[in-house]
Amino acid sequence: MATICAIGLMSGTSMDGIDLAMLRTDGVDIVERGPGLFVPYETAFRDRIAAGLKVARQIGERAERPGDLAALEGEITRRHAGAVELFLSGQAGAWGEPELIGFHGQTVLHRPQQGLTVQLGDGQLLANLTGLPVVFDMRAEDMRHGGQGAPLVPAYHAALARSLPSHLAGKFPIVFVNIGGISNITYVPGEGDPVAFDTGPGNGLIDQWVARKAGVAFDAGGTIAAEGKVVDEVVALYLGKPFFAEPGPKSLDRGDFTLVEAQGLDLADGARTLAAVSAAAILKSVGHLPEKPRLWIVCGGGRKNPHIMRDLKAGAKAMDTEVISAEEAGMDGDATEAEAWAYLAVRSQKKLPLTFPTTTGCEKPVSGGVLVRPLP
Ligand SMILES: Nc1ncnc2c1ncn2[C@@H]1O[C@H](COP(=O)(O)OP(=O)(O)OP(=O)(O)O)[C@@H](O)[C@H]1O
Ligand SMILES: CC(=O)N[C@H]1[C@@H]2OC[C@@H](O2)[C@@H](O)[C@@H]1O[C@H](C)C(=O)O
Repeated sequence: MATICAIGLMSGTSMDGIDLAMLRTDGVDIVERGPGLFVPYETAFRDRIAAGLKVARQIGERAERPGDLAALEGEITRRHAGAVELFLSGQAGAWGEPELIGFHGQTVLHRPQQGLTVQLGDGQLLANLTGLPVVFDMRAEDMRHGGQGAPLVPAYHAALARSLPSHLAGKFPIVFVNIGGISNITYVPGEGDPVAFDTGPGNGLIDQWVARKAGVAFDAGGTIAAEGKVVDEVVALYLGKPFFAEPGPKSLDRGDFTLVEAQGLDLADGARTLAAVSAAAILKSVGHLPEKPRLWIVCGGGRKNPHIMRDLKAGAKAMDTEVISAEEAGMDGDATEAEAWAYLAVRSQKKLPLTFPTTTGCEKPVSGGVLVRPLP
């Protein structure tokens, strides 16, 4: 099959900025992974998105844009176009000539029980501004077929599992863990479709906690948590929630978990305890997997929190399994999601499935996404 050079763009639930990556793929195999870039949002813009999340709760139909959400969508899209320009003026421009963009947009509402998921991102505007074809709105079709609309990265994780370096190849079942604002996992068996679901809070609660208590965006290097201790009763309160007893497929909205259970803790104990919650939530997912994984590969910003990683490694070791970072598997753990959006855009263009009954609960493998071309 023909190979396409695509750019993937992800603005995740952490609302910290735009991740970009470039990839050459035929939509099945990853032919070559290219450079990545992160373009942060400044605090005022994060706050504007956070305000937009509240307005979005009024949305009853996915095309509605109450309040200033239409203006915010335009601004998010222009920022993505600016990020693409910056990306192509540097390393990426030298690496390849992009033919397609995969555009996630910013999720502002996700209510799978109502078949409603809303990503702010104007695909046509992005195509016009960049001069490139754009695939966007990749979650909706899955929901139309009874799926959760998330997670979507599993198809890419499965492709990564097929292209591991020789010392890791064959260590199936492999679980890819994405620790973003919310965490999700993909279980890749030696044969058959991947199994996936959201596992619980990732960095989102930690970010909210340190923003509220210390006025910083995140606990860089886990230095705040390093001064604190794990309060087991609070971990138990989070882990006792019904979400963890439910089998997959399942997905979360950013607001499904809150800081209520942590209130009363001091800054450091809260940061340390919420890191423990993040790791424990991931480990708890093993109970819903077909078999115990042999290898866990960790992507996303949470792998840079040493407490989450230490707790994950300790828990996995107790199960006689191994945890490594994406980098130890020869990948770029900051770019994985953006790479996934490039990969999914190519799959969408080729009408290949993006989701499977085992990843989102859709009734059959489903393709999706809307392809738009720049207007003259
Ligand atoms: N140096 C660091 N130390 C500790 N935590 C970090 C560091 N760098 C990033 N993070 C955490 O990672 C988060 C960003 O992660 P990531 O980019 O994977 O999120 P995302 O794309 O919003 O996620 P998703 O869409 O999967 O929910 C930050 O908000 C922060 O909590
Ligand atoms: C609705 C939505 O945007 N969900 C995100 C969120 O952030 C992590 C987790 O929840 C995951 O389900 C999903 O993103 C990843 C990239 C996905 O779709 O695979």
